Order: sequence, then C-alpha cells, then structure tokens
Amino acid sequence: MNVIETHGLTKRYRRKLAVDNLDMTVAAGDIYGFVGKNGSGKSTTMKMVAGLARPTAGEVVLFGDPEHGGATPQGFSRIGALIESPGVLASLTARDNLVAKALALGMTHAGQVADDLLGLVGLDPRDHRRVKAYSLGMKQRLGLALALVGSPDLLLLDEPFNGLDPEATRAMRLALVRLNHEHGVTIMISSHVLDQLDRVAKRFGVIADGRLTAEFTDEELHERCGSSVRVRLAAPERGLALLEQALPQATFRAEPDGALVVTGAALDKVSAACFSAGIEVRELAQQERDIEEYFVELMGGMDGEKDGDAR
Ligand SMILES: Nc1ncnc2c1ncn2[C@@H]1O[C@H](COP(=O)(O)OP(=O)(O)OP(=O)(O)O)[C@@H](O)[C@H]1O
Repeated sequence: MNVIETHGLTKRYRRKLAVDNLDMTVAAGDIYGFVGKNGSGKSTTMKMVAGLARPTAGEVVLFGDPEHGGATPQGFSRIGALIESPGVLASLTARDNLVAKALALGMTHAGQVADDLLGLVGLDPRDHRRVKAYSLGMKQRLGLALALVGSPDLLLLDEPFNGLDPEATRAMRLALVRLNHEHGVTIMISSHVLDQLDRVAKRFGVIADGRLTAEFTDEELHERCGSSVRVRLAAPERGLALLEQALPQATFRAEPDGALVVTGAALDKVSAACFSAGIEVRELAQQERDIEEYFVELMGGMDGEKDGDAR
C-alpha cells in the first residue's frame, strides 16, 4: 500500500511556482529521503502532504484512500509532523509539553506517554528546565517526540538534522530507524544534507525547482555510485566491440570525452582483457562515483536559489 501518493501536486505563491506537477509515492514501511537544495520546494510539498497548505492544483492521497484522498480528520490524525517550528511551548518543561499534547489528544496515561517518548528521543524526563533554556538540538528532539504523540503511522520530518551535533544526529538517526523497524512507522524526511539521509533512507526522491527529478531505492543508488573502471582506448569503437566480447558480464558507458566507463568488472580483469585482445590502452583507472556529487547533479548543480522571491 502507498501511504502517500501525490498526483500533479502543484503550489503557486503569486509568481513563484514552488511545487510543479509532482507525482510522488511513499510506500508503507519506507524511510523516504526527500532531497533538494534550499528553496527547491521540499517544505511546501511536506506542508501539503500534512494538510498544512492547500494545493493550487493536484491532490495528495493518504493511506491508499481513493475516496477521500485520506484528507479527512482521521487521515491527518495518523500523521505526526515536524515541519519548520515544532510548535513547542517554550515556558514549559519538555515533559509538560508532551503531557499537554497527549491530554489535548484525549489520551489517558499522558505522563507515561511523555516519559516513554522522552526516553525514545534521548531527553531526560527529570530535566526541570524550561524548554527556552534548551539547545537547538534538544528542541529538535522534543519536536520529534511531540510529533510522535498519538503513535502516528506516518512521520513527516522537515530537516530534522538541522542544528544537531554529531552525537545528537546519531541519536536522532537511531530513533528513526527504531521507529521504522520496530513500530512500522513510515517516515518521510527532507534534507539538503545527504550524508545523514544516505544512512537511513531506503528510497529517495530528488526535487529541483519544484519538480521531482528522480526517485530510486538505496540499492539503486549504491549500484549507480559503486566503483567502476575508466578506460581510454586508442581505437574506441573497435576496442569496445572486443571488450564486450571479452567481458560479457560487464556494462559499458561512453563518457563525453570518449573514455569508457566499465561497471561489473574489476580493474585487473579489464586490464587483462585489453592485453589479451591486443587493445591499445591510453589510460586506465579505478573510479568511485561520489554519492554527494551524484545528488548535486540531480538537484541541478551547485548554484544557490535562482530567484529570490521573498517568503
Ligand atoms: N508562503 C510563501 N509565500 C511566498 N513564497 C513562498 C512561501 N513559502 C515558500 N515560498 C517560496 O517557494 C519556494 C520553495 O520553498 P520551500 O520552503 O518549499 O523550499 P525548501 O526546499 O523547503 O527550502 P529550504 O531547504 O530552504 O527550507 C521558494 O522559492 C520559497 O521562497
């Protein structure tokens, strides 16, 4: 079952097309990494999925509900969201924030719920400081705990690693993986920091200028970014034909500069095949495709936000 499907999802703010005809699917049990540069439309998409912004066109279907598109109070109550400011009451303690939310949702045992969630995100239930004294990272963790009140089936997290130090980042990552594995929570996480997403996400969607430019699984990503051999031949066409015969299990791609990129065969095998087929080699090297570079390509290069429309 797909927990989220968007069909032609579009949002226009005056002249700015923030999200442009987006068709995206997130399946039950996914940890979906939603990647894009600043201003590419991640938050706007997540707000529409959470019911916090109204689409200009298109629709969001939640929990495979074709009749109402899941856009019912019951549908939205199955979502926990951490989008932009986490809605924290700064003059209360973290525990009281959680108790207040649990009571507002009509939950009994609100204190127990609060203690369990604080434990899950690594905050101390006996910390009596008000939240205004918390660091950004602690506030983020509390934001996650608040999103989890009511045991949502779908968690929407917009840049949850922002402002976290490496230890807090690790704790957040582990908490997310645990929620997914042990409680079956489907998670959509947006980020422009690939490093963290790469370690948790099972599927990725890349957004550039409001458009979804690619969707792929973690395995596909690692296949595409795995190691390969770059070889430049004196007679490329004839050489390619001979190499294809010698290495039937390998795949070959021509680079714009005429070199061949071989995947599925190690450097020594490529070298031996060239030698025995009498192919003259000008250059031969092992190469890794950098995951970060690959994403930057899909996100539309390194430049910043192209237009500076005010929010
Ligand atoms: N309320 C608004 N009014 C006008 N323009 C907006 C509004 N919200 C967002 N935008 C514009 O829509 C575009 C997409 O913004 P959005 O916040 O969705 O991007 P993002 O990918 O989440 O960026 P970031 O990583 O910086 O949070 C941007 O150009 C932004 O300036």
